[in-house]
Parts: sequence; structure tokens; C-alpha cells
Amino acid sequence: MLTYMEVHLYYTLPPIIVLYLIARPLISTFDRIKIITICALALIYTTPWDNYIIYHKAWWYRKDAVIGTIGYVPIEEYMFFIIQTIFTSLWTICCSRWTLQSLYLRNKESSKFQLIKHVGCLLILSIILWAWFNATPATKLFYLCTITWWALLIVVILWYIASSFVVQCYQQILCSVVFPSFYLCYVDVIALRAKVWHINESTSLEIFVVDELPLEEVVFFFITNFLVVIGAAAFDQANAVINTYFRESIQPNSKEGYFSKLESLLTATIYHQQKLDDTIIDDLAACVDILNEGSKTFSVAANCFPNAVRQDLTTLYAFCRVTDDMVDNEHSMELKTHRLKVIEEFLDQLFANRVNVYNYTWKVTSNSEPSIDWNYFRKQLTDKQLRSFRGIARISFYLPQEPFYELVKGYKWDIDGRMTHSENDLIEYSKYVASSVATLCTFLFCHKCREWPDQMGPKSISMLENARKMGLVLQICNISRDIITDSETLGRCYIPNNYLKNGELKHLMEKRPNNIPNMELKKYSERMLDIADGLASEAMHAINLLPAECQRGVLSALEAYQGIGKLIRSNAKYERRTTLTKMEKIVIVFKCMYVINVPL
Ligand SMILES: CC(C)=CCC/C(C)=C/C=C/C(C)=C/C=C/C(C)=C/C=C/C=C(C)/C=C/C=C(C)/C=C/C1=C(C)CCCC1(C)C
Repeated sequence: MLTYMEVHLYYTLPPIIVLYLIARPLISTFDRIKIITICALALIYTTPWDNYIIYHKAWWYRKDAVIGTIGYVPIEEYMFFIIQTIFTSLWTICCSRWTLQSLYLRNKESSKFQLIKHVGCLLILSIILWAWFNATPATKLFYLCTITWWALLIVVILWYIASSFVVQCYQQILCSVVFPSFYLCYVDVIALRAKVWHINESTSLEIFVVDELPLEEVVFFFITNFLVVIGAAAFDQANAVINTYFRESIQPNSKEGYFSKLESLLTATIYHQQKLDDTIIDDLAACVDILNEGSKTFSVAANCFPNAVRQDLTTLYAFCRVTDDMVDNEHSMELKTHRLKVIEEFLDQLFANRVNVYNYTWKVTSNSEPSIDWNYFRKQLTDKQLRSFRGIARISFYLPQEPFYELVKGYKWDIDGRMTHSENDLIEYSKYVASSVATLCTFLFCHKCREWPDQMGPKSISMLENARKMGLVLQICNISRDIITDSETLGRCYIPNNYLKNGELKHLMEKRPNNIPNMELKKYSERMLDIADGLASEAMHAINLLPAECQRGVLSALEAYQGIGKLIRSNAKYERRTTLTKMEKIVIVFKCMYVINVPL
């Protein structure tokens, strides 16, 4: 006969192991804290309840099927509280990873969500009251009603705290609840048939959903999974509040302990109850749109990063994209120069009160919040631009200023129509526009994960230097791909001019790339890719200096760009714009998540 332990061994533990292997690259430190805490809460909250219902004989177990009991409850049953919580939380993580969760913080003051919150609470409270008064031991309604009031008591609190968040991602919530519930009902049927446990007919309604599965059991698994899922959502909400509204300390290596993290999550939950400024989130949403429109590759790679990193990465991307377009998309020289001046004025105000200057061993130190003349910038910028500027202003406190000015130098290079005479020029230009961004990304990763390899010691410096190389790789791959579009749309040529034959530069500058034999373009492109490949093989080894949670994301971005490089080489013809299909990108991300073992 099947024992209770065998139920776990054969039916509950194997799916947990499989789910863990799938979810492992997605699990962040925060997720770990979340799962551990919900497990503890589940154990504490369920223990008295389960002892109470066994005492009143709502269900019993086969004595020879368990190894022992604590109180009235079998040891395997205690294990089940934790197993179910882990199982459902892991599944929930897989369901909720595909969007930026802070976006669900919006609109909580809207009348629609206020209504949902209050009507929902009233509804749940009335069900609790009904269940409470009908949960009389030794009656048909006992088991159903005891389950109901016990579980809904927590649900109503969580609904009060997080309903607008939960409703705005209801599809994820539904998906998170339904699958584990069905599976656990299936396990329940197996155990009931094997008489490992038995539901007392005299305290249940004797309604069977499928042949041997009592209604109460179905209600139980759906309602407890809902509890776990909205518990996890309340955690996610608190984390999103921190990511959006809190300025976390800029101490480089102040990794938080478990309890201080819990404390800040609790603070965030309380903070969230007051009226908060939605513009911050609207700005973020604008940045998400800019990312999704701007780079399919980065928007796929973004899924590999923990939410906290992903959020600021999106903001950083949007600022770089928007400022680049501000300069590129203007036609007249005067306007281009004026736009660049606006960007510089913004940066000057943003970093006016910085104490230290970036010099590779820098620490970011600022005296106070930047004071920015937003009225002026509102007049100068479009709505989208303004939003990305506000976004970057919120996160700049932990970023060095120098890379932003490098970017400006890059933009200026283009405005001045400077030529890339040699490979050195190509590298100098790419340093300005890409190594700068890579430096900022590295700061972002280390700040958000609170993890510098050493206190600005040799490892940190090596990490930054290699990150800068990585930036070069991405930029040079981009340039190698975009020879035709750069020429046609901008009349620009970033190929080291000393590669080119007579008259070819003129063709490229005058938007006639097709006057150059296609095979020539392919050759130039491949020559630049050689440089990128050389740098990539050097820089790859430094990925393992980055915070562990960011390594796979960085690797997928890098692999995606190198994938484009490989395609350029293998294609017979040099295309106008070689791109990976969405499927190929997903395969690369998949490979970086599961196949390649980081650290390299
Ligand atoms: C906290 C901080 C710092 C801030 C963050 C924001 C915030 C406020 C979050 C709050 C989260 C909360 C409050 C989460 C609470 C989660 C709970 C109580 C889960 C209970 C699960 C109970 C579970 C899984 C119980 C499982 C029980 C089982 C499997 C029993 C099965 C059974 C068997 C086997 C035989 C038949 C009988 C029965 C059905 C009882």
C-alpha cells in the first residue's frame, strides 16, 4: 500500500525538482526571500488549523501510512504545507517573469480599482462570516466552512493590500493558480484511492467533482494556491514599490540580510497604502515602449534580468535611445547642435552637485538631490523625451557622470561629421557611444544587486574594463551590420576609411551604397567583425565578475550580437539589415539560461 511519504516521493517532489531546474536561472535573491517567508507563514498559519480539523475528525489518515505525528498532524502533512508552497511559488515565478511588475502599481487610486478593492473586501468578509457561523463540528458544512474562513481571512488582508496590482496582472495570477491546483487535485485522487487519507463523510457535503474527489478538496487546493499566489504578488508589489519609489543607499557593499530586507518590504507595503505619484510609472511605461520599439534584441534579453535590474536598465536604454534620436533625427545643423546643447544642459544640472569625478576608481558621491529646471526642459522636449529624462534623473544618483559626457562626445562626433579614418577612430567612436553605456550598465548591475567584486579594487577595475570592451563588441557588430542603412538614411560611414577603395567613401556618404559591389561591403563588414570577435573573446572571461543574477542576461545580449555577426559571415550576400528571427533570439536566450554554465 502507498504510504504518505511515497506520495511525496513519487508525486510531489519530482515536479518540484523539475520546476526548480526550469526556474533556477530566473530565481533572484528576492525570490528566495519571498519563498522562504511564505513557507514559514504557511507552516505557522496552517499548523493550528490542521490540528483543529483532525481533532474534529474532518479527515483522518491510515495509521500505517505515516511515519509519525506532531500533535494530531502527521509529519508528512507538515511537509506538504511547505511542498505545496514551494511548488506553487516556483510555478508563479515562471508565470510572472515576462513583464515589468512595477507597471502594475499604476491606477490604484482610480475609482475602478477602489471599487474592486472595497467591494471585494466586503464580499470576502461576508463569505468569512457565513463560513464562520456554519463551521460547526460534526455537521455536513464543517469541513468546507473551516477551510473557507481560515483561508479567506488572509485573502481579505492581501486583497486589501494588493488588489489593484493583482487585478492588473490577473492573467498571470490565474495561470499561476490553475495549473498547480489541478495537479494537486490529481495527487489527492491518487492518495484518496490508496486510502492514505480519507475525508470524513459526516462532516463533508459528499459532492464529488470527479469520481472520488470531494468538492471540499478542490476548494481547498484552489483557495490555498490563490493564497500563496497573492501572497507572492504582495511581495512582488512591495519589491516594485522599492524599485520605483525608494532611493536605496549607495553604499557599494551593503548586502542586506534577510530580516532587514523583510523590514524594507514591510515598509514598502505600508508606504504603498498612501496616495503615490503615478507619473513615475507612466514615465517607466514610456521607457518600456521605447525599448520595445527600439531594440527587439534587448527587449528579449531584458527578460533574463531580475525585475529590479530590468527596470533601471529599461530607463537607461530609453535615455540613450532618445538622446541619440534627438540628434540623429534632426535635419538642420542648427537644430542638431541645439538638441545636443539641451542634453548637455540637462547633464550639467543633473550632476551639478557631484563631489567626485569619475576616474575608474571612483565612487559615486553626491551631496543632495539634483535640482533640475523641469519647466525649461518641458519646453525643449517632446513628451517621450521628457519622460525618459525624468526616468534617468531618478536613477542617476548611483551612476557616474563621466560616461554620460562620453555619450555627448559621441553625438558630437556625428554632428561634426567626423570621419573614422582608421580602426583607432572606429574604436574611439565606439568607446564614446558604447563603452560609456557598458560602464553605466555595470554600475547599474552592481548597485542593484549590491555586489561589487571588491571595494573598487583590481577585480572591479578589470570588470569595468572588460565591460567597456563588451560595449565595443556590441557597437562594432552593429556598425558591421548597418553599413547600408547608415549610408542610406544618414549618409554616414563608420568603416575605417583606410579599408576603402577609391570613390567608395564618396558613394557611402552620398547615400549610394549599392554602387559598391556587395562582396566588397561583406568583406569590410567581416573585417570589422574580426575586431569585435577578438575583443569578445578577451572580455567574455570577465562576465563571471558581474553579479551572478546579471550574468546570463549580459551573455544573451552578447551572444545575440555575435549571432548577427555569424549570420553576416554565413550569408552569401551582404543584406541591407541582417537580423535574427524572434525564434533565433529565444533560442539564444534559452541557451544562455540553461545550456551554458555561468560562470564561464
Ligand atoms: C511580509 C512582508 C515583510 C511584506 C510583504 C508583503 C506582504 C504583506 C506579504 C504577505 C504575504 C502573506 C501573508 C502570505 C501568506 C501565505 C500563507 C498563509 C500561505 C498558506 C499556505 C498554506 C498551505 C500551502 C497549506 C497546505 C496544506 C495542505 C497541503 C494540506 C493538505 C491536506 C491533506 C494532505 C489531506 C486532506 C486534508 C488537507 C486538505 C488538509
